[in-house]
Formats: sequence, structure tokens, C-alpha cells
Amino acid sequence: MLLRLLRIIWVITRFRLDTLIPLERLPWVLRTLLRLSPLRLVPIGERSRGARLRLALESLGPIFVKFGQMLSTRRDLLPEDIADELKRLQDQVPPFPSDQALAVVEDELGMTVALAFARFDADPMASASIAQVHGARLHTGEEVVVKIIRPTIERIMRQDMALMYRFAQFLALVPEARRLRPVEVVRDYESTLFDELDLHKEAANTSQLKRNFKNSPLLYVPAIHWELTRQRVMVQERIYGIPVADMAALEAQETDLKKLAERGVELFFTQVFRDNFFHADMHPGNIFVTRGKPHDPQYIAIDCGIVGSLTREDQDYLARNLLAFFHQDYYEVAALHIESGWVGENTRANEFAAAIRTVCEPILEKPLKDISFGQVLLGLFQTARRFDMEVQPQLVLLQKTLLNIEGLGRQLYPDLDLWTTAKPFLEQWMKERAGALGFWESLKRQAPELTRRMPELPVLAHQALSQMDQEKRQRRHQGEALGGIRRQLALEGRRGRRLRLGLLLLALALAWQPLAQWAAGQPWPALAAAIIGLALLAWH
Ligand SMILES: Nc1ncnc2c1ncn2[C@@H]1O[C@H](COP(=O)(O)OP(=O)(O)OP(=O)(O)O)[C@@H](O)[C@H]1O
Repeated sequence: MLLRLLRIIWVITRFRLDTLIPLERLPWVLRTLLRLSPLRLVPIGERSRGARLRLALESLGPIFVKFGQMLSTRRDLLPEDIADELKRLQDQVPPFPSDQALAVVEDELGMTVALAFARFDADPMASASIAQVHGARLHTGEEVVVKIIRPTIERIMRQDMALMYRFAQFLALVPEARRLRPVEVVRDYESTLFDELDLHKEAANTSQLKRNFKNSPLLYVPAIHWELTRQRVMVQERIYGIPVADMAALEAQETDLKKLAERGVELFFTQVFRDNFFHADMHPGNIFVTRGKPHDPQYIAIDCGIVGSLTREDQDYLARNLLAFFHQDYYEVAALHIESGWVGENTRANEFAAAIRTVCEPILEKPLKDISFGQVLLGLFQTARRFDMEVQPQLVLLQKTLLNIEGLGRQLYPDLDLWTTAKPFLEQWMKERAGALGFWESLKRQAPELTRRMPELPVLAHQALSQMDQEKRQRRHQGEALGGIRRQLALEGRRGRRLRLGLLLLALALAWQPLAQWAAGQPWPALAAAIIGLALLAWH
């Protein structure tokens, strides 16, 4: 640990990462310390601040490289020049030796490799910072891939994460850096990183995605071999699709690229709105296209380590905002945020709408084919943050996925009109949400809570009625001074009675079962008193 810390200090010195912190904004103690530190004797060199940060992360190893890659997508937090540089980060990690791979497999499966597989390829097909993939064949003759977690990665991860936390805590002391929420960012990273360590989770996500798209023309997901899957080993059906970035191969089989690009958008919105379960690591390396179906192109997805799902509120937020944007109704966007408490209730809708307009108008000015949903959402999050809205990590994950999907779609078919492809999805979803189906769904969801609160309903109904009466009396009092309002009051009185009766009936209907049980155990006088009480309540 100490050695690792010393190495990090050395890297910070060598790449003069201290220059990323604006000295003038530091508390005076830190400022003085840094001014006097021998660090400043090391020349900065000609490289930009982004390039120095990138090189520093690369020299600190795969966990830091992955962290940098994750940061590069947080354009809502980082300056553009740094985000651009971090995007260039590559994790070039050498594969681990095949005898170590075999040892992990045998240890996890509790049997020899020869017993589990008819063939196991010693040379890996791919090797990344956390896992390595080998080809193999089962005794049934089926070709599979075996994904194996790097043997020492967990220990390195724990060490590096502990250091990253320390560093984030230090950064949080600097007022300017606190805005970047360093500790939260590291915590987010930690949870996705450790999720990737457990291949059981990835396998479960894969199975779920497969079930969601069973028999779908949009997506094929290779099957998991559960009997050979453990926490550090996952065995999956091998696929032979065309990598989605291989334009030459897609064109050679005359793939309908327009359809493929549109299906990408459709796939994304189906995952987000129909299933509320989306693959959140949609980079081109994880997406393939089925061979031999050029006019009915189907995607294949692998690597479901990171998935996302939204709360119903966030789903609602997303759909309503995207539609409002689509209609360029910034005031509606602002009102939505205030109404649902996403930004402080003292926010002025006008000011907020103006701020959103400033960010989004230049984006929406472009021709449809150049508009990016992801950019629009990013602009919204950046603005909302200025108005003290806490953007949920799952929404950020979604926004990143959306940017990926758009990038992918436009690369396949540059004229892809995302809005037109997505609009029917959003509108259909809003219709279902607002219509009878949505009401039924929400009733089903709330049923347990309603049953729990049923016995309280008569009391709650009585409280509501008393309050209505009190308000009516107050208004009548004011109304006497204003003569002409009487007729209005009479009308309201009738409406009030109807409402009261309705409420009482509803309360009785909902509380019927517990009331009947209670009544069965009561002596006559108590029951009679209860009936008289209810009658008075209705008449009052
Ligand atoms: N089911 C499969 N069939 C064929 N090839 C596969 C399959 N699964 C993985 N691969 C190959 O192995 C590579 C790495 O797989 P995967 O993305 O699952 O690993 P990873 O360690 O998470 O990599 P990364 O971090 O780069 O996404 C893929 O790009 C693909 O070439």
C-alpha cells in the first residue's frame, strides 16, 4: 500500500497534476503548502493539462485507466479539453498466462478443464483489464467462450479504490473541486467496477436481456451455460456476428444500413420504456450484427456487466422532457422540473426556461439528422445542476448510453433521424401511462399500501371532510361581504355534498372487509353507536 502511494505521488509529480488545481481558489494553508512544495521544481513541459492527466492515468494501471474512461463520459462535470483527452485512453493490458487461466477455471468449477471442455484454447481471444476471454468447445460439440476474471485484479482494485477515496476526500476540501463531487464520482465508479468482478451478475443480466428479447427481430443474446458459470468464470454460447464497426463487412453483405440504424434506436427505447432494463455498456466492441440477414438486420449484444434501470419517476421525467424538447417547449420543461420538485420550488420558471433555451436552442437549430438527444439531455442536466437539481446516476448512465447509440446509429447511417424514430415510442408510452392502462398499473402497484392503510381510511375521510367544511365556512364568511358569490357557494355546496358522499362511499368500500370483521366482534351498543356516527358523518 505504501509503495503504491509513493508511486502515485511520483506520478502526480512527474506529470505536474497539481497544475490542474487552481491555486488561487485554495484555502490559504493548502495554497502555501503547495507553493512551497518541491513539486514546483519539476518542469511542466509542453503537454496540455488533459494530456498529462491521461498519461498519468495510463501509467497508474488498468483501474485508473478505466476510471479515466468513465470520467471522459462525464461531460456534465469535466471541462471539454480534459474530457476529449481522456476519451483517448486505451487499456493496453497484456493477457495473463493460460496456466493461470486454467487454474482459475479448475478452482471455480471444482473439476479439471478436460472434464468440463472437449477443447480449451490456450491463446485468449481477447484480454481486457478485468477479464480475459478464451474459446472452447463443450463435450456436446457446442462452441462456447469462457470469460475469466484476472487472478490478482480484486486485490489491486481494493488497494487502488482505497487510494482513490483518499484522493477524492482531499479534493473535496478544495471549494472549486467540490463542485465536481469527487467522492460521489469515485463511489459510483466503485459500484460499477465491483459489479464487473462478479460474473454471476453479468450472467444473470444476460439471461434477463435474452428473455426480454426472446424471438425478437431486433436483438439476439447468446445463451449462458449456467452449469459452468461461477463468480470468476462464465461460459456463454459463441457468436459469429459481424462487429458493428466493420462497415466493409456490413456493406459487403448489402446490409440495409438505414434499417439497422433505426433498429438501434428502437432497441434502446424498447429497453428503456418497455422493459426498464437497458444494456449500459453499448460501445461498438460489444455489439455485433447477425450474418446472412441483410434485409432484416438483427443486433447481437454481449458483455452485459453494466445494466441500468430507472425509477418510474425518472422514466416519466425522461419521456415528458424529451417530448417537451421535441416541441421546443422550454417553459413546459421548466414547469415539469418545478412541479415535480426536481429543482427547488423557489426556482423561477422563466429564468429556468431561459437557461435551458440558451443551452438547447443551438442544438435544436441544426437539421434533424444532426440533432443529438444525448447532447440535449446533457445540456439539460448541466442547466438543472446550476439550479440545484441532483441528477440521479442512473439517468447519467442512460444519457451516456444514448450518446453511444446515437454515435453508432449515425456511423451506420449518417442521415438517421432520431426524433422521428423515437417519437412514436415516447407518445405511445405517455398515452399508456396517462390512460386506463396506466391507472390500472399504478393501482396494482399501490394495492399493498392501500390494504395496509385501509383501516385508517374512515378517520382520514372524516379529517378531509372536516377540513372541507372549515374552508367552506371561512369562504362563506368572506362571501357574506360580497353578496354576489352566494349562488356560487350554493353550487359548491351541492358539489361538496356529492364529493363528501363519494368520499364516504369510497372509504366504506375500501374498508369494508376490516370493518365487517371488527363489527362481528362488537357488542350491540358499540355497533349501534358506530352506525349512528357514520350516518351523522354522511348527513353533516
Ligand atoms: N459470446 C461471444 N462470442 C464470440 N465472441 C465473444 C463472445 N463474448 C465475448 N467475445 C469476444 O471477446 C471480447 C471481449 O469480451 P467482453 O466484452 O465480454 O469482455 P470484457 O473483458 O468486458 O471487455 P471490455 O472491457 O473491452 O468490454 C469481445 O469483444 C468479443 O470479441
